[in-house]
Amino acid sequence: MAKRIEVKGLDIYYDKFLAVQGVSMTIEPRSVTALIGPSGCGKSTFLRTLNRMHELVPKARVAGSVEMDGHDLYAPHVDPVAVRRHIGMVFQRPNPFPTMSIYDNVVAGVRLNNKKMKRSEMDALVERSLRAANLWDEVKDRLKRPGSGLSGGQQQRLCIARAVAVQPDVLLMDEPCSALDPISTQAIEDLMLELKKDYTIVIVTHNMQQAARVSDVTGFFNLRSIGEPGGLVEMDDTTKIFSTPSNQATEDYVSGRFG
Ligand SMILES: Nc1ncnc2c1ncn2[C@@H]1O[C@H](COP(=O)(O)OP(=O)(O)OP(=O)(O)O)[C@@H](O)[C@H]1O
Repeated sequence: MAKRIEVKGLDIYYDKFLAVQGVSMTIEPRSVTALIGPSGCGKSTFLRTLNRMHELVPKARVAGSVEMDGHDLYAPHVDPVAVRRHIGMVFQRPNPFPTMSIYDNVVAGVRLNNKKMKRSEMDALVERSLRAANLWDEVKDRLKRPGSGLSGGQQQRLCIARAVAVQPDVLLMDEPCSALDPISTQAIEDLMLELKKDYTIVIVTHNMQQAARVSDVTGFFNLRSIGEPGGLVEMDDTTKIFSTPSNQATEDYVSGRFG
């Protein structure tokens, strides 16, 4: 669990459109890395290349390399489905399977992976995953009810339980709190601080206070200029990015002067 990701010279295309250019970064295990930057600079696009979800868009592709603990995730023999099993993703809008029970939602990924499990093992996995997502106490008496009956914040924690149930090495989160109220947001932020003990976490957020609260390292993305591709401007300890960044554009963005 919790692996290091090393990105080198990554260019990301949608067909002929170069959306993101020349990203190199190291994402450390057992830490939270936040990606910030103005709309359209390619944060979500970049995040999706880390578990090969980007290529689900027709004609989308990358050049450069992404390695997890030294293994090239884009090597010809690598199965993208296996990559997504090791590198889980939580989306902006909570997306539990609406007709499935809470229990079945948690084990949906495990079942997809064709893992044969005894009922007692499955029960234990559901409890462990829901506890990891800080949701167990709220749902333990209604595991057979539909996931869609939960509040937005609970649904998002259910999605996190579903993501951790397959025991990934890395968790990617694309604005996981943007559809949530402040109390649910705090619950998810607390959860990230818990989960980073076991996982490598990368979060895209528009909320700079959130980046400052939860992350150890922050990467600032920006467009070089209108019509140019996005890229990583600088990446450093979160405290440094928010107090004394090296780049003027970073300073302007974190102090709210643009974006
Ligand atoms: N499916 C797609 N097909 C073609 N172009 C896309 C697609 N998704 C995103 N883009 C383009 O790629 C660029 C980066 O978009 P992306 O959504 O990654 O930015 P972002 O920084 O995450 O933005 P936001 O903060 O608004 O979510 C934009 O120019 C966008 O229009």
